[in-house]
Amino acid sequence: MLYVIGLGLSDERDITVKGLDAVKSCERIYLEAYTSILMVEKEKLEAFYGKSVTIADREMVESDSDTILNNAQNVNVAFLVVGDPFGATTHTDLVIRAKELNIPVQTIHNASIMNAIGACGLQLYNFGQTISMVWFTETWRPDSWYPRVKENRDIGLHTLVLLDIKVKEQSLENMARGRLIYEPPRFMTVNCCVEQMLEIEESRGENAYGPETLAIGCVRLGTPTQLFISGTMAQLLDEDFGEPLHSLVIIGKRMHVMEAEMVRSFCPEKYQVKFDEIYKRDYE
Ligand SMILES: C[S@@+](CC[C@H](N)C(=O)[O-])C[C@H]1O[C@@H](n2cnc3c(N)ncnc32)[C@H](O)[C@@H]1O
Repeated sequence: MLYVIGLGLSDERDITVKGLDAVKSCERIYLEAYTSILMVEKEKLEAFYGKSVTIADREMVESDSDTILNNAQNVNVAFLVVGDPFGATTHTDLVIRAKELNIPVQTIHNASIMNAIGACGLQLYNFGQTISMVWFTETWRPDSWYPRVKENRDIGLHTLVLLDIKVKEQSLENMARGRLIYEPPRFMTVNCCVEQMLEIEESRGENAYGPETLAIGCVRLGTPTQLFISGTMAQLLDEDFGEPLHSLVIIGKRMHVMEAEMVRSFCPEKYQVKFDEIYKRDYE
């Protein structure tokens, strides 16, 4: 059996009871550690499971999945994913390959960044397409996500923006030696994301959003230091959101009064006058 198991968002104790039972029954355990990062060292996971864990990098998962699936017709193998295995990044390739090899697959779900949708006070019904933001370089400033935000905004929908994570080669090697956060990977901040988005709006000038567009920084969701800060995009530029992981929600015009009340509750006092002004002007 291949068990595809979500680890949740916080630490080793977020795994479900069913997930933990499955892990304990497995001969081999792989941890996918490049699409999202659990803020806990591999040793802690191993101590909690009483089993050793192998870090599966992108190369292994995408090009060498038969190593993970080896003999899973006869023994149990666990593939652990931070968050939910099908939240944002899906691991359908691995599941399809397992099915081709007649390996039974069982998924054990968990909390995911997708929970940001309700947790930040907005409603699933009012969300449009999700986008991912990558780091700009001097010569590469991709904006293929922009039309999707514009489409969402044109029909009043909110946009969940997932932010880039860079796990350095060096860091992966260290991870393989058993230290998940030896040389820390880089995480994009809400500030960097907003700055890049405003730069692209400025250059395209299609008015999909702007400095006065309301947004919510959603950080460390599901952890004890979870934080939501709402304000205009310009205001969020100056906020200190602290430790990773960060995500952003761009609020659409179709904001129900209940949603607005929750969003306002995440607004620092210093921003509330502006929030009320924009709400009165654009939403009522
Ligand atoms: C590919 S997605 C996550 C997929 C993961 N399997 C899940 O279900 O959550 C990775 C991105 O989601 C966001 N993210 C993940 N966990 C988060 C958290 N606890 N708080 C805020 N953002 C988070 C970050 O922007 C991160 O770069």
